[in-house]
Amino acid sequence: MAANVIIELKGVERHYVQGSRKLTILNGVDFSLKRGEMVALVAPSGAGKSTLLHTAGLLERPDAGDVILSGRACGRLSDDERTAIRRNDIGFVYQFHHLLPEFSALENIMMPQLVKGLPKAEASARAAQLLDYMQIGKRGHHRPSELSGGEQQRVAIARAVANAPLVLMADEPTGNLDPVTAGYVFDALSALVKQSGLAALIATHNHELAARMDRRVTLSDGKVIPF
Ligand SMILES: Nc1ncnc2c1ncn2[C@@H]1O[C@H](COP(=O)(O)OP(=O)(O)OP(=O)(O)O)[C@@H](O)[C@H]1O
Repeated sequence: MAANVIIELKGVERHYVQGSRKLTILNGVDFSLKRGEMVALVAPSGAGKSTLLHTAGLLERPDAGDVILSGRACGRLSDDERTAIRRNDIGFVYQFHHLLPEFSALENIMMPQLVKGLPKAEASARAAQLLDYMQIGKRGHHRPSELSGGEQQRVAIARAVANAPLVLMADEPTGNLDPVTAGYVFDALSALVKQSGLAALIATHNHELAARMDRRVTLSDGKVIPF
């Protein structure tokens, strides 16, 4: 594996069967992400962006090929092993924040750390630090419904990176925000990626934000190619 490559997809295929039809969504994807690299995935609706993010993020298994994370082939690992890798090494952010409504921002960010087995005090300190980093340190005790859309998305990003993953998969993370707020959330995300050395694959329809990332790729005939 080339130096600094964190995740690599090799010959990845993904097919869905719909009735008697076989839909080929990923058809031999070769793609990799390096440490600290932020890559925009720009493709039309239905091209397979979510399928790519879910397969790379070990939520779906490839039908052929493999996903190699930090040198470890993950395609044929057991479900339990894949879940453990997801919990520790992969963060997800979606268009809608999916925060737990009955918990505060701080508690939402503590949750994945507690699931991983970290002591409460440590989880709380890290959550507070991430909130500060996302510039919403004063909002820690607010519940999601008491936060603006941009603040909610910052909390969701902080939660996704709470366990210091190697890779972040983001599916339209600013898709639900107005352009100015989207820009601010992107700035915070971008600073976090650079500071932590994460590798991030970010599906977006926002060409302005895509232009600010390190690289842009698209899906064409089930393959990842430069955009
Ligand atoms: N579980 C499934 N079973 C059958 N078909 C599926 C399944 N999941 C996705 N598809 C199909 O695969 C194609 C790609 O879907 P995907 O959600 O990856 O696209 P996308 O590029 O993320 O689209 P969007 O931008 O609209 O979210 C679509 O035609 C979709 O209908």
